[in-house]
This record gives sequence, structure tokens and C-alpha cells, in this order.
Amino acid sequence: MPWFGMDIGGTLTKLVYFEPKDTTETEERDELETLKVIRHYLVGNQAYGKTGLRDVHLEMKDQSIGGRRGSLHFIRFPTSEMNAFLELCKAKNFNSLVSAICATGGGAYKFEGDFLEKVGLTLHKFDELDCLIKGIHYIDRNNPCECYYWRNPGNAEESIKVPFDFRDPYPYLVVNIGSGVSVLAVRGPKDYRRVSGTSLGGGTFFGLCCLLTGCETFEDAIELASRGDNRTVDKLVKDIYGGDYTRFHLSGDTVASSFGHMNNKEKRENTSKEDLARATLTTLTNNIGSIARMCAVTEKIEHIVFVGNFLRVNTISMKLLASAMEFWSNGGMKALFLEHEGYFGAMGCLMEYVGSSRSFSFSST
Ligand SMILES: Nc1ncnc2c1ncn2[C@@H]1O[C@H](COP(=O)(O)OP(=O)(O)OP(=O)(O)O)[C@@H](O)[C@H]1O
Ligand SMILES: CC(C)(CO)[C@@H](O)C(=O)NCCC(=O)O
Repeated sequence: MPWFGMDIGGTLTKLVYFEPKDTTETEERDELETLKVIRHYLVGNQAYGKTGLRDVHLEMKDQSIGGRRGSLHFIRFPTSEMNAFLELCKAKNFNSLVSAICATGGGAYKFEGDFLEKVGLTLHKFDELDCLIKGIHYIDRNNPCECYYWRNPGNAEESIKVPFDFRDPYPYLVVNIGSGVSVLAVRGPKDYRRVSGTSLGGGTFFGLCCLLTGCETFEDAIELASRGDNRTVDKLVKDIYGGDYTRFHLSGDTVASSFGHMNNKEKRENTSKEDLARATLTTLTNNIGSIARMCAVTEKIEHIVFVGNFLRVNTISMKLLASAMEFWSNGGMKALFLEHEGYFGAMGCLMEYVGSSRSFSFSST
């Protein structure tokens, strides 16, 4: 049967598919037609329908999983398209192959009934944060250069990505920026606590940006932000002090009040969509950075790993987070990032499948 891990999030559904490459001639001859169709469909395409996508650049080749060698493929689609996905499962005759699949994320609970009623599939549910940690550990150990940090994050021309050796990671903080944000303190492979969270997350950025600029996609929102200047929207320390607030080491360029200029009609009229997008991105990023730093101080942790699809195509936020962590901790804390950003939950779910497939009934009905 096909090996999947599925993470059904509040905004995006992530699918990790393991494609075995070590099949023998006999296995190939005996492979069920349905299985062949599914494999060819997933691996032969980069786009599925109007909104499904395979992140080809993230594919991990020559992986050893559950005693097999093969490739890991990373696929995503908006959770709002779940009905279309269920239709596809039906059309591809998925339930003739398996009676159950592994799923995590809130949607594993929300859509459990739909999977059963519409496609005849039982969902084996796994906790999203357990899966997240498992997925981080698997991918980090099996993908060279997965973990990196930004050198000179505050300097646009000189900032560069530098690989970070994450082989001895504990303790570390995970800040998972999805629709909302969860903060976890991780002290061992199975030893972690959810220490904080905030509803002001990636969903807030995207939602507010749609409202304020009329943009329709996350990529457009980020593109607008990249051309904008938040200083026409935000009130800075120097707008209040005329310069730095020296006594407490607040530079004049620090944002004193996010969107603080927008009560002024003239300033509102002189601001652009690009500036509003940039201010929205800056506001959300700074707030998440501030919560992350406070959690790191409370937990006495120096390494903060930022993950989640909010960071997709979003170097602005990564560099802001990296600068903020460095600055506010006087260089004591380090912001780390991972190449597979939002796929760790789905990856961990696939690992759960591999680990538990002997004890569940996954056979076809
Ligand atoms: N193509 C995209 N479409 C929508 N949002 C995107 C896209 N790419 C990146 N994002 C950002 O990623 C966020 C979703 O991230 P992620 O997939 O990690 O979370 P989720 O699992 O959907 O949410 P949660 O874990 O809170 O249930 C969105 O809120 C948005 O900020
Ligand atoms: C509800 C979850 C865990 C779903 O992934 C996530 O969106 C989140 O952590 N939201 C923040 C909730 C809070 O702690 O305020």
C-alpha cells in the first residue's frame, strides 16, 4: 500500500509520500494497478488540480524507511479544498487499496467523519505536536544542510544562509508558525512541553493582508510586503522621542507602535498597499519574536527553531526574527530555520505509520 503521512492544518494540508525505489521485478509485475496509478499520478505531476502542489525542491532521495529505500515527496493543498481531495481519492479508487490512513493536525479530527462516509477510509489519528517533533528529528538527521541560520540578518546585502550543525540539539525551543502559533520546549527526543501559543499567527498575517490590500494569495501578500516600507504605517520611537530613548537602549528606529500612524487621515492617504502589507508582516513577526524570546528566557533555552509555512518564501520574517533574537538577547540566543518549513507534522505522521503499521489494520476492505 502507499506510504503516506497527512497533516490537515487550519490553512494547508500537507502530505508526505514515500515512493519505494528498491522494488524487485516480481514486485513490479505484481503491483496492483490502483497502486501504480496513484504512484504515477503523484510522482508524475507537480500540480494536482488547481490548488495542489508538489514541492519538488524539497524531495529527499535515497531514504531508508521501514526497511525500504526510496524517495520522500512533499505535497500540499489548501484545507478548504478537502472535498475535492476526497473526490479524487474516490476517483482513484483509493479505498480499494487500504481501509485506513494516518493523519494528524486538527483536521484529522474535523474531517474524520467525511473520510469514512465519503471514501470509506478510517483515519488513524496522531497528535500534531508529537508528529512535529518526530518529523523534525527525522528530517534533520537525514537531510544534510536542513538546519541553517542567517549571518548578518540585519544587512540586506550581506545577509547569507549558513548551515547549522543540529546534531546535539537539546534543549531547544520550537516556534511553529502555522495559522496560529505553538511554542514548545524540547529537552529530549520524547521530552517536550507546549509552553505557549498565540492566535496571532500566519493566518492573521494572511487574513489582515487580504483585508487591507485586496491581495488573494500568500505569495502576493509577501511580494507586496517586499516592496513596501512599514515606517509610513508604524510609529517609531523617533516619531515620539525625536531620536533614541537612550536610557532604556531603545533605538529611534525601533517600532514603538505598530500601525500607530494610521489614526492620522493624511498619513492614511499617503500609505500604499505595499506599505500596509509590510507593516502587517512586521507587526506579526515582531510579536511572534517577542513571545519566542520571552519563552526562551523563561525556559533558559538559547536555540530557537522557527518552523511552519508562514516562513515559506518569506525571508523578510526570517531575517527579522533572526535580528530580533540576536539583538534583544545581546547575541545570547540564536534563531534557527529548517528547509522543510511546514512539513514536519506530516513527516512525523509518516514515521508513526511506519512504526505502527504492524499493529493497525491497513489492509484493503
Ligand atoms: N500557499 C499558501 N496558502 C495559504 N497560506 C500559506 C501558503 N503558503 C504559506 N502560507 C502561510 O502558512 C500558514 C499556514 O501554515 P501551516 O501549513 O504551517 O499551518 P496549518 O497547519 O495550516 O495551521 P495550524 O497548525 O494552526 O492548524 C498560513 O496561515 C499562511 O500564513
Ligand atoms: C490550535 C493549533 C494548535 C492548531 O494547529 C494552532 O493553531 C495554535 O497553536 N494556535 C494558537 C492557540 C493559542 O495558544 O492561543
